[in-house]
Amino acid sequence: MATDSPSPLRTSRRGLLLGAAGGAAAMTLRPAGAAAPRGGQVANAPESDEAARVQPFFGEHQPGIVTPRPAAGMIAAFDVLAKSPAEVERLFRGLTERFRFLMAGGPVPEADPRLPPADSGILGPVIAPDNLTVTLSLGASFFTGREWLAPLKPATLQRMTKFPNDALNAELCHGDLSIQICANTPDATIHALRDIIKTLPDLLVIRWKQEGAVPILQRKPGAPPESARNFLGFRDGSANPDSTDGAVMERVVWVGRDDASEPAWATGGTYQAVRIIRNFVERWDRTPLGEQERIIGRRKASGAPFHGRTEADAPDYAAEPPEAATPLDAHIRLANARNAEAERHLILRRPFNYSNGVTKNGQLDQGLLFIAYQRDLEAGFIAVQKKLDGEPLEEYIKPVGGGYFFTLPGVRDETDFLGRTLLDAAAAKS
Ligand SMILES: C=CC1=C(C)c2cc3[nH]c(cc4nc(cc5[nH]c(cc1n2)c(C)c5CCC(=O)O)C(CCC(=O)O)=C4C)c(C)c3C=C
Ligand SMILES: [Fe+2]
Repeated sequence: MATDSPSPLRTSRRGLLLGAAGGAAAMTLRPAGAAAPRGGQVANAPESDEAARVQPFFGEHQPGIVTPRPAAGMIAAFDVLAKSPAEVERLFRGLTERFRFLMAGGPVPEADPRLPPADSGILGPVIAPDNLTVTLSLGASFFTGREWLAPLKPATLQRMTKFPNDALNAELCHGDLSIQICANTPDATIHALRDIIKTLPDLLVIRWKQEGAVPILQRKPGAPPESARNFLGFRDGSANPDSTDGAVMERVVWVGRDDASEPAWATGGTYQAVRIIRNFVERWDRTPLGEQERIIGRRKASGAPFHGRTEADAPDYAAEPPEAATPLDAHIRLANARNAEAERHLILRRPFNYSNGVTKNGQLDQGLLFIAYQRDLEAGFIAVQKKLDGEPLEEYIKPVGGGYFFTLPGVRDETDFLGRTLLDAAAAKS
């Protein structure tokens, strides 16, 4: 136990320790009975009022999809050991309880010191919510690996297959279940992941994870919104559908009640496409600016389309003079040709930049943790990726991992839990 008046020995040792950081004066040994030092030289932690920010947990949809992207994001994919309906229900209820607690924050219950602590402790004894969202999605194997769930698989959910430019690392692909964790700080996302892993070790085994970040912008008062830059130095997110527009999200993101092709239990859910896409940044940094801009189809500094002024301007390919037009194979033009057909393939992108260290060949291992949400996986991500196959950007990028998942509908209230509609539908069928 710590006491208010430390023994001379302890005072001396503390003085010696402080000496390492605090200079020669602190090295002097204090005689017994002399006044104790007034306190250590604490290195201040970075401070932010944002740590208190709470995102709502209950709702028709899960959080973390139309929620504005915070600075830190992670996808963790798991294999699920739960097989029977009772075990799957325990898994879903257990995850719901942890997600709800972690997002709300609060004091960690005190544990008997003879037992492992209730919490990793990395956020201290009172967990700050820190804008945390935790989002649960299921892979195709979750359904096909359980006979009683197979008939209830969402219509376009499938195992991710290789696209021509992919070099998929099996250790970074697929999973029965994905958990997207986003917060203001990586500490909060790692804390949540460790909590989840600790809570359900007999039902969940982690398969892979990828962390990422979004640069924080210093917004000038009254200035228009700007999107963050990716590791190619371009603004990423300029032409995303408006996630604050409920009608647009109904059309682009959420499985609706009217969706005859989908099982009724999936209403309010969405498809999640995850891709870990390495960027060859050294090669990109040696590429002329004009070529970079032609490959993407936007100006690098402003993010504006070729014949626009700001990044908020929509490209108008029909109005461009042919001699200075956006190349037909520019990334943005292939991804969205801005015609009626392209309207059917809209997706909501929510990516994070990742930086994993250095490869064996002495190159930076950086890239994009690409995450997209859509109400139909085939009409959304898969159709857009097929249009991008063979694009000039491929010389600079290499998809190495990821997977497809179905994000469950939201938790309505305290009596509800994640996956409840799926389990009700399964029980009704049996
Ligand atoms: C299959 C979907 C997409 C993948 C994979 C993808 C990878 C990827 N994108 C960039 C950089 C940018 N993408 C931009 C726009 C954009 N990208 C997609 C789709 C995928 N991108 C879409 C649908 C769009 C919007 C097109 C439009 O509506 O005009 C942009 C421009 C800014 C913006 O609109 O966000 C950039 C820059 C990288 C580096 C990358 C893989 C590493
Ligand atoms: Fe893109």
